[in-house]
Amino acid sequence: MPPPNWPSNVRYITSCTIHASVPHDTRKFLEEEKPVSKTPLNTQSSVKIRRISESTHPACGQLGLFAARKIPAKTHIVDYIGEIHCDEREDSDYDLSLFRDGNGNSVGIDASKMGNEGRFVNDYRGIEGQDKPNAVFVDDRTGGGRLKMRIESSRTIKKGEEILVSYGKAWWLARRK
Ligand SMILES: C[S@@+](CC[C@H](N)C(=O)[O-])C[C@H]1O[C@@H](n2cnc3c(N)ncnc32)[C@H](O)[C@@H]1O
Repeated sequence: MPPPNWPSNVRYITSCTIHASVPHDTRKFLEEEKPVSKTPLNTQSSVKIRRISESTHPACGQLGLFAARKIPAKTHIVDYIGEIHCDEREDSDYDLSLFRDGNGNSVGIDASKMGNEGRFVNDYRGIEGQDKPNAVFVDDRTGGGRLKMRIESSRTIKKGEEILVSYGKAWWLARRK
């Protein structure tokens, strides 16, 4: 069941799907290797998706991800789930790079059409009172590659606080063009 405030035009999924653009060998690799991720907090009770109504917030009117309870530092909050793909997704604002496979294909996770709560995490830039993120994207590696992305707290996050990461300078530069 999708969580409250989930948009009706996006499919809610709880594990990644693999798009047809992923070559056979890479798909096999993805399916065989098991990530070594720590167990996340119970997503349903640790985060909430909420519409941002504060007029000073640069993403006012959009959705954001908020702590539904106090989250200790260095805690796995939620996985970033979406469609694993190898095709170009230049127009997606929900696409994270995962790894480069042995044939030089760039493998990404795109949560524009399907995903979980992780897709609503905003960037800290321009938000009043925030001079740095309170969470980070962490990739779970196995011996052979980077297969999963999770969001982890970088400090204690208070109940009700927005969970904010850094998308990186390159992400913003690419969108200013
Ligand atoms: C991964 S989505 C985050 C969730 C999004 N707010 C939503 O409602 O679906 C990325 C988009 O959120 C918005 N966003 C996130 N952080 C922002 C920030 N600091 N300033 C302005 N827009 C931001 C931008 O529109 C960006 O393209």
